Amino acid sequence: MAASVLEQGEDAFRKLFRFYKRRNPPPDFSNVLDFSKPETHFGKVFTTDLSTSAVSDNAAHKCGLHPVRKWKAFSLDGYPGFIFITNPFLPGTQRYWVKQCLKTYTQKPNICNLDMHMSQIETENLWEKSLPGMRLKDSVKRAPKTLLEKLRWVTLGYHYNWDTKTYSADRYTPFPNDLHALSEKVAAICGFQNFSAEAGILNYYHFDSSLGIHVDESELDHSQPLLSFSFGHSAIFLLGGLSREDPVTPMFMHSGDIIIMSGLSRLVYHAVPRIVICTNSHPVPQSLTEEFRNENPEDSIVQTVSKEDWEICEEYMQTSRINMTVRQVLKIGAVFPSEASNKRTVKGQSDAYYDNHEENGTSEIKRKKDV
Ligand SMILES: O=C(O)CCC(=O)C(=O)O
Ligand SMILES: [Fe+2]
Repeated sequence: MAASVLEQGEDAFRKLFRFYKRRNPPPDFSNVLDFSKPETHFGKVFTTDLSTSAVSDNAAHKCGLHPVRKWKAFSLDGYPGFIFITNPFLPGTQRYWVKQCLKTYTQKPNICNLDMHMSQIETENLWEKSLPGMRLKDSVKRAPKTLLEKLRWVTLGYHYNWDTKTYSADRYTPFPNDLHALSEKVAAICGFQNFSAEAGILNYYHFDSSLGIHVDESELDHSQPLLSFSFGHSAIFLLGGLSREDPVTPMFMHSGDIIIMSGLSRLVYHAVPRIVICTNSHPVPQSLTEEFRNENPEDSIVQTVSKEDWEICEEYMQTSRINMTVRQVLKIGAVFPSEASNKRTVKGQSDAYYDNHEENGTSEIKRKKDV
């Protein structure tokens, strides 16, 4: 009995995933929640209070964020601990995080999907190696794919081991200070004063990319939230429940939006079945067309992106979305358990394992055991 209920439930999530992934005919998006139009979701979406005093205007500004009192944050009926913040970034500052994801965080010792089948010499400096090819893109549309375009994920801090589904002390490199600072501020504003960013997974999506149904449960401290930052083209994000048969809520994530999964929503199933092309007159989302004027660069974490660097990022972002998820792995002051006890039993479909494969000539990211 239980198994058949589960199967039906699994089918429902999988069906919805396939529905939103479908190309022909394209799906109807009218049931997709849009937090930028919260008034259209009366009874489902509620504004939620943030800790306005947790971060000063000055500290927010240094991280490229609006003063907290100007932020718009929402909760969702049926998902305690889930918070959706619509783009709190100051004009132009999203560009900085995009550039970091493409130019800085791709550098060694960080690990990326290309390291799974290429040597370290081949994958180091992948930004520099991709520059000539990226510069050709405007004139030669069929130019061979650069390493940057083949990038699917990068791990930071405690580097997630996709095979064992664990983090460990021996796979650690210092977490980037700038993203640590941003995450600490966002978590504090959401009521998590002690959050410390220890691991990051950056996902790079193109128009044909998707991310399978999964739960992020490998972190050892589930009392801390999971933060998710989105840049570039929009995504359909599917939010399920603690079990696969729970109802699923589809929502848009636009450039600059932040999701916080905490409390009872920390371990819910979720997926990204589709990237949605922006249909405005710009080749990249409006918020990436804005420039950042940094009046006080010495005192700021977020820096202006040079024109030269942005040209490459802009070319890349015309067809892409980047998502950064930030996690605390260990309880404050705790250490990893011994290896034997660290072997986790993983719930069905919760494995976070990427499979980088070619389909119809286009490279796509998927988690293994995807739909
Ligand atoms: O791209 C997203 O919005 C979700 C990413 C995610 O769920 C993950 O990295 O675990
Ligand atoms: Fe996830």
